[in-house]
Amino acid sequence: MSLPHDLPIILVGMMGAGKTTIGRGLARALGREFLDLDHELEARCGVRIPTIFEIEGETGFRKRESAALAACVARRGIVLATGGGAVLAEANRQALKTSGIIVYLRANVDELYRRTCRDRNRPLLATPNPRATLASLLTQREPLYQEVADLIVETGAMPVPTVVKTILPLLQDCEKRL
Ligand SMILES: Nc1ncnc2c1ncn2[C@@H]1O[C@H](COP(=O)(O)OP(=O)(O)OP(=O)(O)O)[C@@H](O)[C@H]1O
Ligand SMILES: O=C(O)C1=C[C@@H](O)[C@@H](O)[C@H](O)C1
Ligand SMILES: [Mg+2]
Repeated sequence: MSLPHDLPIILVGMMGAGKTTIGRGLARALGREFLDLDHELEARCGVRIPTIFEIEGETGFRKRESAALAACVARRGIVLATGGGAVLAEANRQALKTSGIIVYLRANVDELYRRTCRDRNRPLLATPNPRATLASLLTQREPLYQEVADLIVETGAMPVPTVVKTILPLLQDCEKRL
């Protein structure tokens, strides 16, 4: 299946929303190249994300994230999975909204926690109570994800292949043109 345009398809949402997993599936189904902003950052820096946080703190990480995002959203014909905090900076939100079709993958805190609790590669969740941290980040970010979203997809009850199958016709019907 292919789309009638080559605008980047860009996935946003919380840690554990499924951006990387669903993004890969969408790219395969659409015959597009898949890019993951976190992986792009790691490739640019030569170290994993927790190491960037350790050395430069969140502020340094966000600067690098913004630069990598600006480069990625300029690409055509791709599916891009962003990092969970890519919507925090106003300039990033502008870049997202004016570059492609933005899909917000939504899930509730319990689901996000279930999906992230075994993985230690998310420095913001290295807290005494990661579930409470997720809840607080979701409250802060929900309006930002909604602000940039062209499509909002609830993923909680659906396995990964079903989420991919749900999004494909929505992308075909999306009339956003840039
Ligand atoms: N719809 C779903 N149902 C069940 N499990 C899912 C679903 N979507 C993703 N997962 C699982 O949740 C975990 C986290 O998914 P993924 O890494 O894709 O999230 P992410 O949004 O990219 O997070 P981050 O912002 O931290 O990169 C993975 O183990 C993935 O297989
Ligand atoms: O939600 C966030 O702020 C983050 C999500 C991950 O994708 C990484 O970008 C990083 O761990 C920060
Ligand atoms: Mg990811």
